[in-house]
Amino acid sequence: MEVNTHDRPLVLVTRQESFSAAHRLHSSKLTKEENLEIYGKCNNEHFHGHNYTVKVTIRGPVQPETGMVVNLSSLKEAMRELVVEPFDHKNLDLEVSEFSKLGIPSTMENLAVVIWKRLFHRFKQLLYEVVVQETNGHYASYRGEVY
Ligand SMILES: Nc1nc2c(c(=O)[nH]1)N=C([C@H](O)[C@H](O)COP(=O)(O)OP(=O)(O)OP(=O)(O)O)CN2
Ligand SMILES: [Zn+2]
Repeated sequence: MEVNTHDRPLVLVTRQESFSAAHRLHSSKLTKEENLEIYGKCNNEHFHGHNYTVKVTIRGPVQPETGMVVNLSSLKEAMRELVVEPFDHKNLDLEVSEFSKLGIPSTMENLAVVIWKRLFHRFKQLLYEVVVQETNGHYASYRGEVY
């Protein structure tokens, strides 16, 4: 059990933002046939789009002076600056450098990791979880863990 040295409650606070973007599921490590086999309609070379929702959770002690873990306005500003503005109405594979330069597939998993790394520079160990929703039924959650 985590020992809280200052006896301050550790609380999780979450901000949700949305953006619309185009992408294509395609891996440069696979053949044309393998891409089609694995990704199906999502491999269409003419791209397709999603209305993404992103939930970012910060975990930390409630500050006695403010009653806040962090001011969620700062999380809102960071998400809009680092995620919504660079991703909204863009083609993730062509216009977001983590995908265009590294050639990694723009899956929900990779998108959650990309968003985590962008926000980690700002929130460091307070960053707890990034959840990316791509469709009604598809979610990916990332908490900074590596296997
Ligand atoms: N592990 C993953 N699997 C899939 C991903 C992904 O990012 N990671 N992405 C896709 C598609 O891009 C997208 O999610 C559409 O998938 P699809 O099965 O077509 O889902 P629907 O559009 O039908 O939406 P639901 O209402 O959620 O069924 C696929 N797999
Ligand atoms: Zn898709």
